[in-house]
Amino acid sequence: MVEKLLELRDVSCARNKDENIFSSVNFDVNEGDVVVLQGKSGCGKTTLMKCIAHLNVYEGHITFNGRSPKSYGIPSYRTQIFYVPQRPSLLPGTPRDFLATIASFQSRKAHSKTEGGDLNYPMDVAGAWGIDEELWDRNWSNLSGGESQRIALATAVGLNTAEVLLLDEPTSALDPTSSSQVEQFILDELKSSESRLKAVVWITHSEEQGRRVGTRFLRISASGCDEDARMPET
Ligand SMILES: Nc1ncnc2c1ncn2[C@@H]1O[C@H](COP(=O)(O)OP(=O)(O)OP(=O)(O)O)[C@@H](O)[C@H]1O
Repeated sequence: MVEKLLELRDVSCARNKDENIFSSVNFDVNEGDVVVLQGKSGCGKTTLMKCIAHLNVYEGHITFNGRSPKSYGIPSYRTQIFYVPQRPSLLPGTPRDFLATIASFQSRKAHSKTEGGDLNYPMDVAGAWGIDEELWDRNWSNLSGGESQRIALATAVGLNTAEVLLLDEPTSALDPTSSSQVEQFILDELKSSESRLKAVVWITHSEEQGRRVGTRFLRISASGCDEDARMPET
């Protein structure tokens, strides 16, 4: 039987006290899913991802393996339901600080690749994507958009704590070759028995990318979300 990972029931998020960005969002994320989130600019895709990661206030219920985020402890929950922001360059400090902070929150059920707090694997992953090790010690604000995206993704994938990755336009700053390298790596991790990764929620404005990676397609609007059988033409 397919394992249900995330369950969203009647999730809504307020823009202000009189208005919601969206309401009545209901869907599940199951093992093996790559859920592509679509919807017009400003409809709330990023906001919804932040609600799932428990980075935004929301109404309704979100559970992971049938339990509330709080029951895991929020830092531990966030290592398992791992949000990769669209612009990591806004993070404070350096990527190495970020890696150390996340690693300190990682669940005790660390998998073989990161057992014993091995922080080299994220650097190896980033290295395979063309990131020199010295970039890990620069401030995020001094990295290019594409460098910071690759480092944030390599951290998320390489720490191997995430069962669900929440990817917010993860390749928007990458050239097509780097972009397809990253896409393929993530899809391979999803299939690998070595990896804890079980599902991905992916925001992209690229129809081609959506078709390449997606197994399910959800459209967000103010009144909720609808599932499409395939990536719709815009
Ligand atoms: N911190 C905030 N305070 C108030 N409004 C916000 C905040 N963050 C986002 N919004 C508003 O919430 C709405 C949804 O924004 P969000 O970034 O989630 O949209 P999106 O669908 O991801 O957009 P895009 O496709 O352009 O990235 C927008 O109208 C935005 O202006």
